[in-house]
Formats: sequence, C-alpha cells, structure tokens
Amino acid sequence: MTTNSSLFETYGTKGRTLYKLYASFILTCILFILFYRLTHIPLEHYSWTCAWISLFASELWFSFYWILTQSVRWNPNHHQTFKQRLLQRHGNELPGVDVFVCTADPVAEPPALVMSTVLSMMAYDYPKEKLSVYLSDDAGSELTFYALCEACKFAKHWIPFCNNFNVEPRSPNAFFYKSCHSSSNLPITEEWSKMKDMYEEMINKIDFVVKQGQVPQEFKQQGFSKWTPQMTSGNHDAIIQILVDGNDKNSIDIEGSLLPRVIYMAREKRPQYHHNFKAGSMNALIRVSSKISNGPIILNVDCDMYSNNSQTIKDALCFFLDEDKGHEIGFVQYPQCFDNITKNDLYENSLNVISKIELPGLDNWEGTLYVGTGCFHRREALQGRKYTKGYIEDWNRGVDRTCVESPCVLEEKVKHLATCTYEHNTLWGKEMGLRYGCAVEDILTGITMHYNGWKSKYMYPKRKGFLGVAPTTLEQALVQYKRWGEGNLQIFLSRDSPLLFGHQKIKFGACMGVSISNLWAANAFPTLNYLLIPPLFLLSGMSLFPKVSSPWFIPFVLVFVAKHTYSLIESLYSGNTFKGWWNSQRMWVLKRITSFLYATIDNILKLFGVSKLAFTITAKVNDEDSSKRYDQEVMDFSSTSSMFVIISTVALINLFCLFGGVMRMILNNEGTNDDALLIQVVLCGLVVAINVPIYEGLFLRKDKGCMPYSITFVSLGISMPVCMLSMYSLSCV
Ligand SMILES: O=c1ccn([C@@H]2O[C@H](COP(=O)(O)OP(=O)(O)O[C@H]3O[C@H](CO)[C@@H](O)[C@H](O)[C@H]3O)[C@@H](O)[C@H]2O)c(=O)[nH]1
Ligand SMILES: [Mn+2]
Repeated sequence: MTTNSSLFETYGTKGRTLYKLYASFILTCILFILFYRLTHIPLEHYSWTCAWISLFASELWFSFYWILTQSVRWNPNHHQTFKQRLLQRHGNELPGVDVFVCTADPVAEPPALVMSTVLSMMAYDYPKEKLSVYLSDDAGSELTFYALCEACKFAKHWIPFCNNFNVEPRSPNAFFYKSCHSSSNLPITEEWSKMKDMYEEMINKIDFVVKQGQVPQEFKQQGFSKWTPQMTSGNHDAIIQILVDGNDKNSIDIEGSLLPRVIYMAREKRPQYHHNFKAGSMNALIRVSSKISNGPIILNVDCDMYSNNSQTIKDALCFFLDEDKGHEIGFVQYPQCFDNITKNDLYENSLNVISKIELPGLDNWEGTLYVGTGCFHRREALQGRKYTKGYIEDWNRGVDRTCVESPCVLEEKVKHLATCTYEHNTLWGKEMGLRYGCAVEDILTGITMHYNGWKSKYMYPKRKGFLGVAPTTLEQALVQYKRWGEGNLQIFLSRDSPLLFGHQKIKFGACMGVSISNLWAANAFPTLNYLLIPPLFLLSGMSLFPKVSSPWFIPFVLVFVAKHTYSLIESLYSGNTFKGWWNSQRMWVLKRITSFLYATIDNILKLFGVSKLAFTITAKVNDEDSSKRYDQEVMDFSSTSSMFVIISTVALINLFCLFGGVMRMILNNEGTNDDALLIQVVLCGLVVAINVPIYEGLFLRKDKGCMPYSITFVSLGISMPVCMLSMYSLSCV
C-alpha cells in the first residue's frame, strides 16, 4: 500500500503468470528426465552404469539448483522514489552522510583513479556540512596521501563548477572523457577548457609522483611528517589526517561555499596481526568516523566506483526517511555497474542478469544482498544493533563540535581506534561491523543484518548511481570469481548458512535466493562431469541418452530448448546483445570448471585447516597491449595460469571426441546406434562451438594474448592420452 505521503513506491513485474506457467512446464519435464534416468540404468557393464549414475547425480543437482533460481524469478520488485517530497519534508534537516572509500594498493589501484572517485563523492548534490568523505588506504602510501591533498585543492574549483553547470557525472575523469568522446549537453566553453587544463595539471602531478615512487621534498606539505623511511605498507602506525574540516574557516571553495569534510586514514598494520582485508578497514572507518562526523547514514564504495549521479544520496534517503517503512530498513543497495564493459561483454562482467533479475527478485523477499560497493547503510545496523519494534532513529545524531578541537588534536585522539589491538577481546568482526574471516565479507555482513531483523532495499535507478571498473583479462575475471565462489561457499557451509539455518530468521524465499550465489562453486563438479562423460562415451559409441525415436527424448529436448530460449530472452531483457549472451554461456562454463572448482577445493582444504584466506585485489589498469585486446573483444590468455590448462584440456577433449565419435559413426554406419548418440553429438558440438576462441588461442593466434605454448603442450599431453585410454578401455568392455 502506498499513499501520496510515501517517499517511495514498490511495484512488481508484469507477465509473472506466464513465467509461472513456463516454470511449471520445465519442472514437469525435469521430473520426466529424472524418472527416465532412474528406470533405465544400463547394467551391461560397470563403466556404463557408473557413467549413467554420475549423469543422474549431475542432473539431480542441476534440478535442485534450478529450483533455487526460481525464488528470485517469482516476482522481481522495482522501486520509484520521490525526492521532491523528501526535500519538502526534510529539506532543512537532512541527516549526516559519511562516505567510505577503500583503497589498498597504489599500483593495482592508481591514485589518480581513486581521486576521481573521491572527487565525485565530494561533489554530491547534498548539503556540504552534512557530508564527510573518508579514504581508507590499506597500503598506507604517501603517494595516495599526496594525491588526496592535490584532490582537495582541485575540489575548490571542481565543486562550484559542478554546481554552476549541473555537471554529470561528477568524477572529473569520467566527465571529461565522456564530453570528449560523445555528444555532451555541455558546450565546450572557456570554463570547460580551463577546468580541463586544471584537472590535467593535477593528474600529471599525481602521475609524476607515482612514477617517482615517492613524494619529492618540495611537494611535501603539512602532514607528511607522519611517513618515516622505515615505514612499509604492512608495518606502520595508524595515520589519521583531517584534510578538510567542516569547522575550519579555510574549508571553503573559490566561491566561498563550504567544502565537505575529507579525512585520510591508514589503519595500523603489523606483520603479526591479521588485518582482515576490506572488512578490517571498514570497521576502523566506522569507529574513527563516529568521533569525527558520526553521520547516521554510511555510503560505502570501492575505490574505482565513482558516483554517476549527483542525486543518489537523496534518492537513497527516500527509503530510510519514509515514515511508514523507513525505520526497519538496514541498507539500500545500488547495482554494481561498470564503465568499461565492451559491446558484447566478452567476460560476462556486466552482471546484468544479477542486477536486473536476481537482486530485484531478492528484494521481493526483503533480503537483497549487500555487494560491497554502492551501498547505503544505517550506521546503527552496520554496527551490529538488532532491529526492535518501535525503533526510532536519531537523524540528528552527529558529533557535537561546539567546543572545537583543532584537527591535529582530534587526529591524535581518535588514532587508537585504528590500531591493531583495539579490537582484541571485542565483538568487532563477529557481531559488530563487517564480519571477518570470509572472502565475501559484504555478502556475509548483509545476511547478518537481515538475521538481526533489518530489511533491505535494492534500487536500480534510471540513471545509474555508480560506475566502476570490471576486470579486463580472462585470468583476472576468473580469479575474481574464485574469490567470490570461495567466500560464498564458505557461507553456505557455515552456521550462518541461510538455506541450512536461516528459515526462522528470514523468509524462505530469501534463503533460497541467497543460496544461488552461495552455491555457485558447488556447480563445478556436476558441470565437469557433464562436460567430460558424454563426449568420452560418444568416442566409444556408447549412448547415455534416449534415442531420437524414444518418447523419453522429448523431455530432454524440451528442457534444453525452453531453458536456453528463456535464458536468451532474460539476457536480452537485461541489456545484453545476442553475442553477449553467447559469451555469457561460454563464461558460465569456464567459471564453473576453473574458478568454482578451485573455490570448492579451497573450501575443502580449509576444513582441514590447510588453506588460508587470501584476497587478490583486482587490478584496475592493464598494459596497453592487453587493453587493446579487451577493447577488440579478443580473449586474453597471456599468462601461464593453471586455470588455462583445465580450460584447454576440456576444450580439446570435446574436440577430439566430437571428431572421433562422428568418424566412428560414419565408418561403422551403425544406423540404429546413431540415433542413440544424437544428443551426445549435439552436446559435444555445442561445447566445441562455444570454445572456438579457445582453439583459436591454442592453435591459430600468434599475438601476445594467445595461449602460452607450455599450456598448449600440457593440455595436449593430458587430453590425448585421456581420449585414447577411454576409447581403448571402453571399447574392450
Ligand atoms: O586488504 C584489502 C583488500 C581490498 N580492499 C578494497 O576492497 C575493494 C574491493 O576490492 P577489488 O579488488 O576491487 O575486489 P572486487 O572483487 O571488485 O570487489 C567486490 O567483492 C569484494 C569481496 O570479495 C568486496 O569487498 C567488494 O566491495 C566488491 O565490490 C577495493 O576498493 C580495495 O581497495 C581493501 O581496502 N583492503
Ligand atoms: Mn573491484
């Protein structure tokens, strides 16, 4: 129910009855397939029986997984916000908002890029006295600190420029790039050129310093004394620097308006203490900010995620401040969108289907995911408070700074909150703040907040709220998914598992929906099985599927055709191209047999205490050569990753089996048996078709991005004997 006093409105998706009919149809066919498998087990020889049962097991798993994916397709939710009403009602007393930006490595995450994010955050269309931007630098790098000092100077010009010309997006990097490369509505005026020159000057300075690897003495201003020569990124004191302080008369831009607060933080690092990656830095930020600005709303972004829409804060506040439902909302998540996706999305980085279908679907169950960036939190909820009926937020919460301390005094006063030992014997990382010990701390933290009784909203606005950088090589994409798959499976196996233990705490639909990603990794073995067994048996002429003439053939074909047609429609609806869908089908296979396989193995090793948690940061820049390949949508194999061995081996086995199997059928001319092998031929043929870029990388391409020779040799060395052995041993039985 919505009244015209609501600050937001929710509506479902059209055509759900049709969808439910389709789903029931698929379910019926699936049941037929499973029944067929159970009632037709071949008992002639052992290997055939085993293969049959293994396919049955895979199909059973895929069926179960498919049922999970229905939860988010049942009725995806969408929201509309009313910012005008918000301003009418709360315009004069909007809550304080603290923005947290995390960075961790000045090489993988160049300071110039991070500053564009920071500047876009500073330039939000929001009362500046209510806005504070915190940058956590896990590398404790003076290069990043230098860049931030420069960015604060530049902001004095940039923010008034944004206001005067209604600039969008407010990341200078994205803005100038976009206005040079596409038709921008802003004419190239004198101001525009002046601003661009100023921006380039700043970037050149930052890049110069980064290239030098240190800040030249003459560039050093106040604050740099905290960096000593002995300091390393993994071993240093806590550093907190208030660069722009709201109370300071000098904190104004060139037009005399107040600037938002800007704070730099590098928490203490010592080799003997685990720093808990991003979760650790977020928790330090929560504590430090509580003494400096203490905004009741926290916005968290990754260092590459700039604000693409200056109205997003107001947009998000429409949820929190809604008189009817706002009090129970713990967080509002915006989709993770990217600026560098190519037309056909070669590595399926866009997350389009997740953003357009799955997260809105989870919203319907009041339990969307916190995905680590582009998320607004209620500070109290993030700190671990449980929701209780009648809870009333104090939106005026803040820090009483009437008896003003100087920034230097304040910096020293809050330093202890960012030390290694502060959290010892506290609930931080367990029940307070972001949760520790998981590679997807964001997902786990979101789930915990739901367990604590908070609801969440997922908002996909017309103009995207945030844009970031997606991985641009195959290896980076797979490594990122390995981390995600691993962390998610760990959640599934833990006491926080929504599917196993969440029923009483959150809606069952949410338990199912969250488990889709929790169980990504578990698809590895069933998929490998399906990619290897049918082709190897095709090679030996042994059928594992019904004949074309058998009535049991029908459910197999129906499921296959209907499921893929639907996935194509869904993909097109979510904004992909046809080729993009085809690419996503390939990545679906590649991720499952590498990232998710490794993720599963790592989880097993972790159970035995062998493997330790790691966080490989995704590089946000690449060399020119590989960027060019990415822009041209040519797959990049230029590394000797063991993942590529698996990919090549599976692709080669399918190629050999298709070739050998079809040859055998032609030579033997086994008319009746051909009929029984058709599904295997088609399956194998599709796997080969999808792997064409892999074969090109192995044998045809000569550029720097082709498959390294060592990988070609090793994968040939594995796939050929496997095919020969299986042909020989299976033909003998
Ligand atoms: O020790 C660390 C490691 C990472 N980060 C920051 O965490 C963010 C995410 O790292 P990135 O390498 O870009 O990983 P992604 O896979 O792109 O990140 C997604 O997945 C992560 C969980 O695996 C979440 O933490 C992120 O918020 C989410 O965007 C970046 O800003 C990093 O600077 C830290 O602050 N400290
Ligand atoms: Mn990232």
